[in-house]
Amino acid sequence: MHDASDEPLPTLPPRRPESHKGDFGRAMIVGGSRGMAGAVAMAGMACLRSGAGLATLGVPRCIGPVVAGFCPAYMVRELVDDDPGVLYWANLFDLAPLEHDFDVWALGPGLGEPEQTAELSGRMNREWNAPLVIDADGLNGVASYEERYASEPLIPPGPRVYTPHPGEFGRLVGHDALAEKAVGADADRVEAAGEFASRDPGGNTVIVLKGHRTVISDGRQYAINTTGNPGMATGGSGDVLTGVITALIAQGLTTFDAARLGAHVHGLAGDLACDRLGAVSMTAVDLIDSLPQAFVQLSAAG
Ligand SMILES: NC(=O)C1=CN([C@@H]2O[C@H](COP(=O)(O)OP(=O)(O)OC[C@H]3O[C@@H](n4cnc5c(N)ncnc54)[C@H](O)[C@@H]3O)[C@@H](O)[C@H]2O)[C@@H](O)CC1
Ligand SMILES: Nc1ncnc2c1ncn2[C@@H]1O[C@H](COP(=O)(O)OP(=O)(O)O)[C@@H](O)[C@H]1O
Ligand SMILES: [Mg+2]
Repeated sequence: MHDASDEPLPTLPPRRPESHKGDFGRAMIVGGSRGMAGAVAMAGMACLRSGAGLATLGVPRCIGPVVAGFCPAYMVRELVDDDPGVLYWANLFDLAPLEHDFDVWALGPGLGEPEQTAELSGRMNREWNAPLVIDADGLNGVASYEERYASEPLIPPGPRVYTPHPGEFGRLVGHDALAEKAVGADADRVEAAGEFASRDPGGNTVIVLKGHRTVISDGRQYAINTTGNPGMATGGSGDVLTGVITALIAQGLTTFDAARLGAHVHGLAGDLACDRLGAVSMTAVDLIDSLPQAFVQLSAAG
């Protein structure tokens, strides 16, 4: 597999003076559940701080006002909820006609109850052509759907970015030897991510295997991210990454480039937050607050 780690980072296209928000993409982030409104809100805020033209959050009705109250800059679409405050799986049929109204979708932050949402996550993954970033309980739902219902091999029909931490990666691959490699040395983690990505014969799948030295791979090439610090080991850091990568896809980067630049800028924001506040006290919200400075530093360097 080709090592792209030392290649120049992908860059965002310059903004022409006459640009309008439609030039920077429409993103839809589906997630949240009662008690985890913050996860989807943080993904939405990070998505806008990373340059998406428009962000809409699709959330269970019971948390709609809470999510809307966190930030006035994104839109909220309330979806049908199911007991105990999670998305009803059959929202699938209401969301399908909207598939191409957005340039990119994300699924998973705070979604909760993978058993209840498995059909939503599993079928979006298997049936949708639109670019889709899948994180957190979206990944757990995909794992559960594949285990319970799928009889054919998984061949996603459109671009996919899966962003598992090693625990989620283990559920996705079925807790085999590959899962153990996900917590090993760099070379093992590269092998684990690369092998899982290359199981997709269509070449549509990018894996972002998170943690210290996140590995990004599409099965043909990989990169190891070196930004970031242990201050980022705080709830919600991964939800922020989902929003960042989603925004970069919305602005036209390929999924591999978006994942690579996204991991870099996310870690850089983490380093800036850590300089400001220290590893003990920084939170995922501080990561979002440091994204502007991270993007400014990047564009000054590029
Ligand atoms: N404010 C919020 O609403 C928050 C909601 N969250 C949501 O909570 C749900 C559950 O996510 P969790 O990730 O907490 O649950 P999981 O049970 O999937 O993951 C937690 C476990 O994964 C393993 N793990 C994680 N990173 C690892 C690493 N680098 N190396 C080795 N093992 C590692 C550890 O065993 C850890 O205890 C998700 O939907 C997520 O989006 C969290 O993101 C936290 C913040
Ligand atoms: N020690 C670390 N060094 C660098 N990055 C880290 C470290 N710990 C966590 N991170 C980053 O923080 C994020 C954590 O994501 P995740 O485990 O999904 O958290 P959550 O689900 O709480 O949002 C990942 O992007 C990961 O790479
Ligand atoms: Mg997570």
